[in-house]
Amino acid sequence: MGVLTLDIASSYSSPLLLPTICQIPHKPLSFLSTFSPSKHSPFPGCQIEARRRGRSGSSKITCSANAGQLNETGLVVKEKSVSVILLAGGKGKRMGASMPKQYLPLLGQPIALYSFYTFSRMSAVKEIVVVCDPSYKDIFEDAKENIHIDVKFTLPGKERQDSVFSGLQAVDLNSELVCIHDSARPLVSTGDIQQVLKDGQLNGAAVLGVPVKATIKEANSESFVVRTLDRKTLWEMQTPQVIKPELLRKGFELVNRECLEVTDDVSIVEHLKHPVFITEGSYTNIKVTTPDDLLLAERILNLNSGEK
Ligand SMILES: Nc1ccn([C@@H]2O[C@H](COP(=O)(O)OP(=O)(O)OP(=O)(O)O)[C@@H](O)[C@H]2O)c(=O)n1
Ligand SMILES: C[C@](O)(CO)[C@H](O)COP(=O)(O)O
Repeated sequence: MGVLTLDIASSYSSPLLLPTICQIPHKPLSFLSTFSPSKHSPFPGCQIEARRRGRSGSSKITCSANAGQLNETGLVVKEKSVSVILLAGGKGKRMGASMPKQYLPLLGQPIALYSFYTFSRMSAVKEIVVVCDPSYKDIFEDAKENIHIDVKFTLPGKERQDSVFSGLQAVDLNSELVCIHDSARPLVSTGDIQQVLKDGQLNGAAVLGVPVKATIKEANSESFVVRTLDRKTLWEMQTPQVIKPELLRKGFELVNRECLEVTDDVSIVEHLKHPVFITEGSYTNIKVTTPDDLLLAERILNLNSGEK
């Protein structure tokens, strides 16, 4: 079974509406003939997904139908099948604050607790492995009282990839997916997480990303332009990055053996030459890195709360 792509000029934007879209009589339905129809569903054994691929909100919807074994509940990602590795072991040097940036208050709550709570409310999540310096464990211990999933702690490493490796050692051996997230990204939405989990389950590895808005040029060491890259092919990576545990373990064996340095997690999978799917995320999923990002995060949160 391959991947089918159908572009529909319409105003539909929600993935959940796709089955409805496909059943609209005047739309071409012939693409469905590759799937054996059943009286219950036009998509037996298939996971259907849709997302807007157009830049600047064009009306195109790309609908892909991937082969996928649905579990007994009809969901691709089972309940309590995901281990989250929440990275909170960095020093936040670029922020220049008196404590690591992920513990700075954002509208009164430590930055790291935003995504901690978001993941803790998701039925697919079994456990959160927090990678942090023991002196900040209390922040999560106190928050743990309000949630009902397992929380584990591991020690950070020197680089981000060492912290991921540390977290991986504590992951439940029965988990079907590992979902790695920067605690410095407090604004990730539940919807985007659900989508990247699904894509990770279907493809083995998936990462949230957004199309690059800027014109990017490659330069030499003397600051002269070497070339202008084709923006249409460029995506900025975010987290969560979702990987099947066996693939991540195999990737780490290679990366550690060959002393390879990576700045994100799916790069480890890329070294194995295994495909990585990019799930289109949101520009608001910023990484708080410098003081201006804190102001931006506050603004986005205030805007979101004003919308409700
Ligand atoms: N050794 C490290 C380095 C980073 N991180 C985490 O990885 C995420 C992304 O890293 P980054 O934004 O680069 O954080 P810092 O390394 O803390 O920032 P800086 O480079 O400014 O010191 C953050 O949530 C950070 O806490 C980590 O767990 N362990
Ligand atoms: C993983 C990451 O968040 C993707 O954007 C990013 O690479 C990690 O941050 P860093 O500042 O490069 O360590």
